[in-house]
Amino acid sequence: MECRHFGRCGSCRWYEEGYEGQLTKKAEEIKALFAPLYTGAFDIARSAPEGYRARAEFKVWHVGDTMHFAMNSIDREGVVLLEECPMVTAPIQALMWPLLDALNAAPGMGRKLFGMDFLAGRDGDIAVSMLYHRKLDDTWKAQAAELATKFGISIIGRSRKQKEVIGRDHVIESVDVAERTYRFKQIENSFTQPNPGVNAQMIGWALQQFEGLGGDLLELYCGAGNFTIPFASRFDRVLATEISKSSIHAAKTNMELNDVHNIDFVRMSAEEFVQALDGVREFNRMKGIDLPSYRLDTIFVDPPRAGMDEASCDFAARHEHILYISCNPETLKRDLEYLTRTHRIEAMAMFDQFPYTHHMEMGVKLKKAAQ
Ligand SMILES: C[S@@+](CC[C@H](N)C(=O)[O-])C[C@H]1O[C@@H](n2cnc3c(N)ncnc32)[C@H](O)[C@@H]1O
Repeated sequence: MECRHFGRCGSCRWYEEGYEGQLTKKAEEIKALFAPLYTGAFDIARSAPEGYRARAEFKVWHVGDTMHFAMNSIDREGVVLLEECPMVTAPIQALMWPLLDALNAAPGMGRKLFGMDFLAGRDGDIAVSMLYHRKLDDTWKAQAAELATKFGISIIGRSRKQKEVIGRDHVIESVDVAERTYRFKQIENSFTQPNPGVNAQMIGWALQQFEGLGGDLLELYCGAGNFTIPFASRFDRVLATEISKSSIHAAKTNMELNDVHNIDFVRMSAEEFVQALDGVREFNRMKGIDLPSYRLDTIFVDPPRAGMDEASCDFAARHEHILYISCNPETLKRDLEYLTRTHRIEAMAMFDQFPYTHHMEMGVKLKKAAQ
């Protein structure tokens, strides 16, 4: 794939390598980073080289009367106007340019429009968030409804203290894992894994790491149940916590959508959950959860880029088995330095969730070391 942005988009140095070249280069960097902690083999999950992103955020840039999709240039000096976007999935590619043409033709609809976010399910279900610096009035709602019908999409208009939903505020995504198709409600403006092909491989890899383990599972940072629901088939029960109210709400819906019944989802930060387990604080949100009846030898964590705080690492280290998925190798390394005081690394994986960038998603399986 060629990049036409002459170095300004930041992906060019990776594009020059080609898909396999950029992956090899990143994999070498990652191996060197973790060499002080782990010298075993890494499982590597490849991405599709194009059409891999099911969620994408664009700036909307106004040049005269015409709007363009744009992104920040790598040096943060100005923007790069886009003429193509091969990284987004086929349903987004098919939609984004005709939708931009329609917006350019709709009188006044682009006024103070500064961003557009696309979220797509595999089967073409799409929600488009349109971000404005102005109040959205009835004229906007009528125009947005017309576009939503024309393109068969949902449109969510966002402005300061205003959210207008034309259609639905979510899409339904299907994920094939271990010979089963799972369905997920994915909410606009909430966390979702951006690369569906790599996501399915991550879930599959994680399921393999659980082979031979029994009992119950504890999960921190569960989002809308992306991992939780496929994992539930491997454990007697799952206790899963997450800070975001809308994600927990979606997780409960997803449990029903997939006819899974052995999960307790609780809205709670990782830090609060540790306090609840240690009896430091009581939480109404834990009412009805019979904690002592859980047999929690295994913990699964998938924290945000900042990784885990020390108290959460300490807490994770109480468990015999730890499975850690991370979107930031730097904070993962920091946390592993801590966790390997008590645990040894049994397996590691790289998931190329963000091709042509320096980012890499990682997986680590740890087991308590014999004392
Ligand atoms: C990398 S995402 C993973 C979500 C989920 N595992 C998935 O695959 O979709 C991290 C999640 O942690 C949640 N989160 C962020 N800070 C948190 C905290 N302090 N305690 C609990 N959850 C948190 C975010 O809302 C987000 O859903």
